[in-house]
Amino acid sequence: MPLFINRDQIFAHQVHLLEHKLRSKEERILELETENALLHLRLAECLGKLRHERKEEIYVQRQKHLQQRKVQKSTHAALSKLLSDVQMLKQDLRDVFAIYVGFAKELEEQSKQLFECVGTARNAVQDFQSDDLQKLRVQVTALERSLQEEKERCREERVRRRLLHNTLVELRGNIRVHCRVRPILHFDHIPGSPTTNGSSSCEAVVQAINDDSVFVNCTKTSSPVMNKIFEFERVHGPEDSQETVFEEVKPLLTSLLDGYNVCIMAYGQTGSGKTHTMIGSRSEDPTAAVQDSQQGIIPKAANELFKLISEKPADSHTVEMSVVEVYNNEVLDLLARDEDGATVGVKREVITTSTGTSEVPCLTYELVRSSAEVMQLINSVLKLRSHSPTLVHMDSSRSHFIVTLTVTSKSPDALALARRLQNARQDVQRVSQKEWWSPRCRRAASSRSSSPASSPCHSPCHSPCPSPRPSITQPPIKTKLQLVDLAGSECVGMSGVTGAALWESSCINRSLSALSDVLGALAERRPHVPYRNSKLTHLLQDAIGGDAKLLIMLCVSPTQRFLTESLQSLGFGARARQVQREPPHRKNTALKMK
Ligand SMILES: Nc1ncnc2c1ncn2[C@@H]1O[C@H](COP(=O)(O)OP(=O)(O)OP(=O)(O)O)[C@@H](O)[C@H]1O
Repeated sequence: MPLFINRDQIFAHQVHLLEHKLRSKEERILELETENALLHLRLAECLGKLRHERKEEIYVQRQKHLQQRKVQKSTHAALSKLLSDVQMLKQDLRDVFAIYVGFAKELEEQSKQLFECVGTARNAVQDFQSDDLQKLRVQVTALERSLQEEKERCREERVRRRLLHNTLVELRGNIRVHCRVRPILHFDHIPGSPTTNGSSSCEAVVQAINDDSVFVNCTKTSSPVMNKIFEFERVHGPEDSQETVFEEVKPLLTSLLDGYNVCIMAYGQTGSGKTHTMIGSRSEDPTAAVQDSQQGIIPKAANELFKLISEKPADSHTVEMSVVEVYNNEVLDLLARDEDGATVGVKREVITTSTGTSEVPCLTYELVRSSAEVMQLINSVLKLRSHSPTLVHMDSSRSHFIVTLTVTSKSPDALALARRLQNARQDVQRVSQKEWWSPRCRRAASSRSSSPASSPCHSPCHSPCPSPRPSITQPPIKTKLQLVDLAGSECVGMSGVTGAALWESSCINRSLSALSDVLGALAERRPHVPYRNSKLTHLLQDAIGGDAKLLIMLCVSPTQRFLTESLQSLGFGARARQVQREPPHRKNTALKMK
């Protein structure tokens, strides 16, 4: 190892050390500078953030301030408007009060004048000579009496005119059409119902203007039809009772016993009052019986029929009854009974016989002896009739209901015949005991015995003569009274029916348009009448196109809501009146001779 230290080396070493130190110092300076720069940066960030927060705070404060100013402004405006309104109201009140005061003054003035007039009139009456007053009273009474007489004459004239018209209708073989406009009822008022051109949907637009005309106000609808007047044989208004309606139908029952077939058929839209008119209306309780005053044509007709029969000789007439329903274009026998004796609807067919009339084979007939029995049977089968609620009518009948009363009268008159036979037997007995006829009687008897057509003895002798024994017994005469409560036509959109009820509605509407087609064909005297297009028309063929006296009772709802359907029904009635068939003829002309 060398003994001396190389100074250069030491210097170099020191330089090296110093350089090293310097480098580390420089590095440290660099580090510190970086740190410093970072700190500057952070400082700048913090300053920026602080500045931003301050700005936001200032902004929010300014917004608040602006809002407060806005609220202040609007409150001020509202306040000033309120003040001006109050001023205006005060002015209005002052005006109204002024008008009121003026009006009161005017009234006072007028009442003063009236008092003066009354006073003058009283003075004038007092001044009037009492005999003049008497004369005037006599004149007034005479005028009233003559007015009453005129009214009575007018009424009689109308009745005579109607009778003449009915005879003419009969001679021409026309179908009679009566129309009944029902009252507006609670279900016509629909809360919040739409109005048409300002008129409420429950406003009355169909009105009976006299006893043979219906007026329809069509001006408020969008339809092109204008006001219309329809004429029928008889028109009933909402005020007409069940009794009044029946009074006009009653003569047909006399015709029935005179040997004519009769059919009374109620036609109209759903809810128009067909069942009410034909059967009657129950009270709220569905199990309760129909009150007498509310009974319809069927019970009243049965009553009248048995009353008329009771005036005939005992046992001369028998009445059989059948009830059918045409439901979904099928004929159901409602009097058919099951093994337990309960009535069940059994399907039947309608056929056309070789004579061209329609018939229902195997139909059940029940012998009835009084109107009570008729109604008992009807009430028992009415439960079988299809009903369902719709938006228009809560208890809508879904089928056509036909009651037929077949009256068999022993012709010419069973009792008279029997009595004559009995007399004849007694006479023969008497003659065989002691022959004390007068010579004229003997001559008459011998001439009668020689002539085949025996005639009654008109000899003026007072001794009993043997009556002739009738050689030919005439067959009994059958006449039919058909009472039909048709199902109502309906607009499906209004009744809101779906599913099975929709199918029922479509069947009802189709059968009613088939009925309309049949009447159209008859009115136009077409060679082919499409009776077979529907079971309803096939079943009623004899009544519609045959020799029966047919009365159609049109039922109409009065309100604007049902205007389209009402016009359709009235049009149907007008078309029916144009039908001219063969005049109805009696089943036995001998009845006429009686
Ligand atoms: N003239 C009238 N007076 C009082 N109420 C009536 C009159 N006509 C009908 N009504 C009432 O109006 C409602 C509907 O009548 P109804 O059942 O006879 O109608 P409808 O024509 O047979 O209907 P649908 O064809 O739907 O069976 C019933 O509550 C009935 O009592």
